[in-house]
Amino acid sequence: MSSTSSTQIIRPARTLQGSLTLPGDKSISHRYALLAGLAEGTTRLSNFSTGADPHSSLACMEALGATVVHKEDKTIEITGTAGKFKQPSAPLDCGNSGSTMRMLSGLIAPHPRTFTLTGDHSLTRRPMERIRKPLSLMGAKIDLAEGHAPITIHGTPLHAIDFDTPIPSAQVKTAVLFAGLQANGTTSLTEAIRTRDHSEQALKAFGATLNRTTAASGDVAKLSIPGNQTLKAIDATIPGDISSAAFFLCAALLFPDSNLILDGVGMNPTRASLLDVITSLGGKIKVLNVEEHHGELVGTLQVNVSPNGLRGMHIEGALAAQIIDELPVLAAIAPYTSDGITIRDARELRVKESDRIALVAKNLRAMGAKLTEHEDGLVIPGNQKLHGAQIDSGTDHRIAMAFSIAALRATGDTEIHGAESAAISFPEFFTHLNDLCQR
Ligand SMILES: O=C(O)C1=C[C@@H](OP(=O)(O)O)[C@@H](O)[C@H](O)C1
Ligand SMILES: C=C(OP(=O)(O)O)C(=O)O
Repeated sequence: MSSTSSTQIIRPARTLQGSLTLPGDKSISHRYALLAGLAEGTTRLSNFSTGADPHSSLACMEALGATVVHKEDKTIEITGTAGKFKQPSAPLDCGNSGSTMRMLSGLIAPHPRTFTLTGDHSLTRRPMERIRKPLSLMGAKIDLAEGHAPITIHGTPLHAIDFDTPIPSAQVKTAVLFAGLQANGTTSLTEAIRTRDHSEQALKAFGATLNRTTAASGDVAKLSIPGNQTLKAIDATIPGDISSAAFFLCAALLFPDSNLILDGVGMNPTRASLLDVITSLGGKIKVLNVEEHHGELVGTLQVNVSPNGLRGMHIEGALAAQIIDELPVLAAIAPYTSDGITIRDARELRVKESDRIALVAKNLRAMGAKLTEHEDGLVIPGNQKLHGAQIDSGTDHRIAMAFSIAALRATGDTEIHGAESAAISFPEFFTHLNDLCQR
């Protein structure tokens, strides 16, 4: 993140009313940017994410020889390299984006060049062995600095593997699929917990062949991708980001008379478990105008809350993995529920842009909440009153936004330090918050 730190003061709100169109989904924007850069022809993308992270992916593709044009109507045109990345003249800067670094590694590993991938203070502390391992099994030559970036990739032809993903990570799955797409032979991959399938949908949209079969014995699915495939450019509109929508959905839950309409929200079933969670907590969601674009469902959400207020719940197992990015905001509103929220099996939160378990615990305590911290989650009792406090976001976008939502029902003002980090995924966040909150 940038070194200029800014503070936002959040005043308590009375209710939340209005409608919003979300900027494009960050996960889908990354994938379209990367695959467009590899493809033949010019890809035209509308509603590309405004977050800094997918722009890191775009900048890396430019450094690899793709042409990126930002049109006046806000569409982005990417003319791909038709499968031939050039030798970049400087290290590929992935900024704050784990998605860029991990998925790009798989995409470039089969190209006969030497690449260095680096990033900011946060990204260079995050675990990268998880992609080095499967890519090395495919024959890739990858050096890490004690498990972290900078990553050096000595590109070389790859061969197919049959890989069981040990951690539920869509980024690791994607690194393997993007490498498999260009390897010799058919690569297969199984994931015990099904993670977001945007890469599978995007690969098919760009013309790749990919199969998913479910074993008769259970729900463990196997993905197979034949190698030596080429991609063709697409025209696409990117659905609104449900992980950004999550902040406003949770804000709407805090006020009995709130009414919020979110247009064009991505509702891919492997990504939208948050909607079930919100319903379990006592939110009422109407889904309208559902359409499908390039395998991605998009719809309008109308949200308000049951007159009985918010219940609590347990989030664990596969569900924790599927809503990993939404857990900080759910934790931040947990004290306002009647029975509290328990989050377990979410150890991955410790290796995101910050240690999100530790920072959620620290900031909830600063606001006066009681809770128990576990290695893999948090137990946050309900029926608690919070007060305004100084919030340490750790320059982690999701922590900054999560505590801006908790602040809406606290007594007194809350100061969010490192608020500029919201721009990593959602630069318009504070403007929308101000417009929708009634005080
Ligand atoms: O594939 C993706 O777009 C992402 C996958 C998740 O990370 P992991 O793959 O590390 O679980 C998520 O936390 C991240 O924000 C985006
Ligand atoms: C973890 C996140 O992103 P990434 O891993 O791409 O940095 C996130 O957006 O919450």
